[in-house]
Amino acid sequence: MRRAGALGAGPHVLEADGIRLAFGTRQVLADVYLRVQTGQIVGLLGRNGSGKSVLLQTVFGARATPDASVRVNGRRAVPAFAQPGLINYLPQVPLLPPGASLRQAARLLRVDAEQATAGFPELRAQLGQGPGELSGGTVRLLEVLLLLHADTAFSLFDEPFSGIMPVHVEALALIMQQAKQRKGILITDHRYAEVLPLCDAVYLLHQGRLRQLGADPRAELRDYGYLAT
Ligand SMILES: Nc1ncnc2c1ncn2[C@@H]1O[C@H](COP(=O)(O)OP(=O)(O)OP(=O)(O)O)[C@@H](O)[C@H]1O
Repeated sequence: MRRAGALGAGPHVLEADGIRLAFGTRQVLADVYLRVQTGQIVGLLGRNGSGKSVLLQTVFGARATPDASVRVNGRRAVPAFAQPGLINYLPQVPLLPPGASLRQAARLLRVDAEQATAGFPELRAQLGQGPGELSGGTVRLLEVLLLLHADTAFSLFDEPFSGIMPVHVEALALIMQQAKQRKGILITDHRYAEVLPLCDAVYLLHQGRLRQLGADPRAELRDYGYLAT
């Protein structure tokens, strides 16, 4: 295993344990256990409102819950974002600061923008521009590339493929496969057809609990009302 962020040589294991979250009387997460290891891409699927985003926010540490235990290699890491080189997170909403150029945003994340955009000549040509001047899909593509190239052991992606055209989704899937040599990746995205073949393990979040999908994930996704046919 190659170097995985400031944590040094892996493998490393990120575990979130006993995560419970309620809004009023609605229990959104009920005792969730999740495990991601460097060298793995783990998928998280679930119906709208099932709690995928709040789970990622909780693992990252952006949403505090009293019961949440997040561990790295068995040692408590709460909030995870405070540990150097441990984790980065792409929220469902735009990440990049509106006032900075893409190149400046890359510098903030300590990523070489030229290196991160190798293979995407159109994107490279736009690095001097800011997010407000570019299309939504272009900005999303750069956000995903920057977090994949950043030197952290784990990356959490909330709808990374949103708005990105198919040819670039395919390219990103390949780059994710390469990045998992040095990272653990957790991805939630409704583009299940792209997500399923990419993942080493896939979980379905249903009624507050995580279930790992087995050999016939599409059948299970139909059973739980995520897929129609
Ligand atoms: N601040 C909040 N106050 C009250 N309820 C909230 C709050 N944030 C989230 N929720 C509720 O928690 C539930 C889970 O939301 P979340 O955004 O995690 O869903 P999701 O699985 O990511 O959905 P989607 O697939 O639509 O993105 C939803 O029912 C949502 O309305």
